[in-house]
Amino acid sequence: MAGNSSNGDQSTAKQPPLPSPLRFSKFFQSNMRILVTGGAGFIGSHLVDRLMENEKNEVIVADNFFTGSKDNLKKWIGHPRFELIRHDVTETLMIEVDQIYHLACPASPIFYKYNPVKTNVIGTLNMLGLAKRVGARILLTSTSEVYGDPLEHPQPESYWGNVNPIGVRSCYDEGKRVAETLMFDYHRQHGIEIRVARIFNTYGPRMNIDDGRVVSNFIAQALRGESLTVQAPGTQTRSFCYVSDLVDGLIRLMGGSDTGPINLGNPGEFTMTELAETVKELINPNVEIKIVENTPDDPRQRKPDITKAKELLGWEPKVKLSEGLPLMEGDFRLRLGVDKKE
Ligand SMILES: NC(=O)c1ccc[n+]([C@@H]2O[C@H](COP(=O)([O-])OP(=O)(O)OC[C@H]3O[C@@H](n4cnc5c(N)ncnc54)[C@H](O)[C@@H]3O)[C@@H](O)[C@H]2O)c1
Ligand SMILES: O=C(O)[C@H]1O[C@H](OP(=O)(O)OP(=O)(O)OC[C@H]2O[C@@H](n3ccc(=O)[nH]c3=O)[C@H](O)[C@@H]2O)[C@H](O)[C@@H](O)[C@@H]1O
Repeated sequence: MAGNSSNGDQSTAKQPPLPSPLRFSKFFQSNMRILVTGGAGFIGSHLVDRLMENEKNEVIVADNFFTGSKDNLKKWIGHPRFELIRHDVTETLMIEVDQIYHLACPASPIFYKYNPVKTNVIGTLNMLGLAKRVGARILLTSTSEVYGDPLEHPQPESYWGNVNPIGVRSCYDEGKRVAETLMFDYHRQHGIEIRVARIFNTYGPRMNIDDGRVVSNFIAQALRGESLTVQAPGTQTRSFCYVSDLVDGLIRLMGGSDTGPINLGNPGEFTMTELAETVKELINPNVEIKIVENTPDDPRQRKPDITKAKELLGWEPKVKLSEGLPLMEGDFRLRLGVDKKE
């Protein structure tokens, strides 16, 4: 019998409820109202820029400014289609929206050790509650960290990961894994329209100068004339995606019909020593590269398999590391007040 679990079909027999009727009327009568949590941060503010380009969008940012800043949004403050709310997502939020891009979460290891379990679990639960109440579609920015220290390489979405549940990084990795679980449970039980992106290391202008992540660290160090701190052993790899490519992928995912999870990242893979050498050559050949102590559980390799993103979203990154680094260098020079010598 079709749909009977005895023939191996594991899907629930219950049909999910329809999204709120408000949603359908709003789509046709007025602008699309979009909430971006964490919109004052690095990726969030670039996403807001792109969403604001569409005159049919109204954008509301909810951010507690823990790692983000009003400065990143200053060109939109006062715009009639834009609103900024100081709000911590661990508290409920009662507003009427059609789409939710849920980014709020400190992303750099030096900041996420602060309170990410609560931010990811309670924050995602609150945003799912909001999505359920108003029938909004919700996108979670999950992370390649859900693969932990991966034993499969490159990582496809079907890989379940190799994560230490009690280590110093677990607060972030496991917090995001629970957030993904909540997304899929709300989808199955309540029919919420969900989208899950697994983002791989993204870089670009507006990263906090002292963010602590590797690309911003190396660029700031090279501009300040300091040694580039490669954490041991230096052979560990990452794949770096330029922020405009990533934002394009997020918007495609939200607009498409697939729930994900979908990997969004640039498959170009580099060791940290290679990255340091590239930054040194580009910005300041006089600086030294020094090996420093690493933190526990640092993944040894990471590279996205983006077959799904290519097939389902027609997406692949365009900006190579050699093109993206100079764009970030220009932004960091301006903010640090370091001119380029001719
Ligand atoms: N940049 C990357 O390489 C990367 C990779 C994988 C996943 N992600 C995810 O993308 C999202 C954005 O990352 P980012 O690099 O822009 O980081 P970011 O730190 O620049 O931005 C995070 C934003 O969330 C806000 N925030 C943090 N906790 C909050 C809370 N409790 N309530 C409301 N706002 C809160 C911060 O103030 C900040 O504006 C995060 O969810 C992160 O986990 C980023
Ligand atoms: O892309 C992801 O999914 C995740 O990547 C990051 O985690 P990580 O890859 O460890 O990011 P970095 O802190 O930038 O470190 C990358 C590598 O550079 C090394 N590193 C870092 C900083 C530094 O100064 N020197 C250095 O060699 C680290 O040891 C690590 O091997 C962050 O946890 C999240 O922003 C994000 O969710």
